[in-house]
Amino acid sequence: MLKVPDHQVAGHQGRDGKLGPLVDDSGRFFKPLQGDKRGTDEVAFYTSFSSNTLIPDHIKRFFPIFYGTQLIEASDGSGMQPHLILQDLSFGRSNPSVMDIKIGSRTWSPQAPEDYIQKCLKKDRESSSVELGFRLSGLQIFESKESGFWKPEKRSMTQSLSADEIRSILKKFVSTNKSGVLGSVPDCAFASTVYGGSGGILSQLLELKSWFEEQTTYHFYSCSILMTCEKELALNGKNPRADIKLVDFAHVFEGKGVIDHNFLGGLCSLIKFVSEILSEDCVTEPR
Ligand SMILES: O=P(O)(O)O[C@@H]1[C@@H](OP(=O)(O)O)[C@H](OP(=O)(O)O)[C@H](O)[C@H](OP(=O)(O)O)[C@H]1OP(=O)(O)O
Ligand SMILES: Nc1ncnc2c1ncn2[C@@H]1O[C@H](COP(=O)(O)OP(=O)(O)O)[C@@H](O)[C@H]1O
Repeated sequence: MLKVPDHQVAGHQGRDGKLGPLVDDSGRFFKPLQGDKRGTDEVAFYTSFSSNTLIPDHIKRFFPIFYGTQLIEASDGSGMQPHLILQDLSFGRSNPSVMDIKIGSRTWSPQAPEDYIQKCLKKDRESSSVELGFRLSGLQIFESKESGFWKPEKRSMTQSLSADEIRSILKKFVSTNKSGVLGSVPDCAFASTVYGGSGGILSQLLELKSWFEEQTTYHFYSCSILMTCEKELALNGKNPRADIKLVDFAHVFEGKGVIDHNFLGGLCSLIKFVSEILSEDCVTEPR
């Protein structure tokens, strides 16, 4: 039985008769192919990437597993439509906190049509993309069984968040106190278990960065890092299953032997934010 995902935080959503992804109950995520070149480009990327034997396994694990494409009944009632079949990254997780971080100060490729470039440029300038090299496209942070998730409106995410506001949200992601409460100072209680440690998010980001310092095969425009963890596990002293995955490859182009400096720059900027949070004492910092 297919249904709209419970934990989607950005992108096109399959609610209210719109076209968006669906999930099954065995861990598959069905993303509809966008009718234009973006759909076929994303299939081409997954096909190329999943069969590329030069990509080491420790890097492949940062990408959803690709199971091909399939015609399924679309969420908007338009009948059978082609979908990518991907690993459902939220499958088997309990109340995951999820953040979609769109990497790169530029979300458009030079090959894109002029009107599309202008639309993206506007969003890049109005958001933190140009200034910081990334922006928050959407997020949900689990607070408690009683209050559920803090899931800010999409509009408040795409408007320009300052570096301080983004730092504060990255702190809330690893804190016990209520994220949505204005003025609450994040305690960063789980910073060391989620961001730190040998398997934590910082170490995963650094591993990804070392690949981006070498790879010149692909240029990833408008691609996101999806950061996930389970706070309840951390609260119970267990491993919070923190991880990063890359999603959205509708705008991946051939690297032609050149470093993807747009992605790499944004990734370095994100790494700086996360490492600073890890190395400071959140509680004593006024906000
Ligand atoms: O439809 P919009 O204006 O919300 O824009 C979508 C973006 O939402 P945003 O407004 O930036 O939060 C959306 O961004 P997110 O995935 O939500 O970060 C995509 O950029 C999407 O384009 P594509 O499917 O990647 O080619 C964008 O879709 P298109 O408008 O390009 O189809
Ligand atoms: N494989 C996946 N498993 C689980 N959730 C996913 C997966 N891919 C994407 N998502 C969710 O869907 C959102 C939008 O995905 P994305 O590929 O960017 O779609 P769009 O092309 O519509 O922007 C992400 O922010 C994430 O919440």
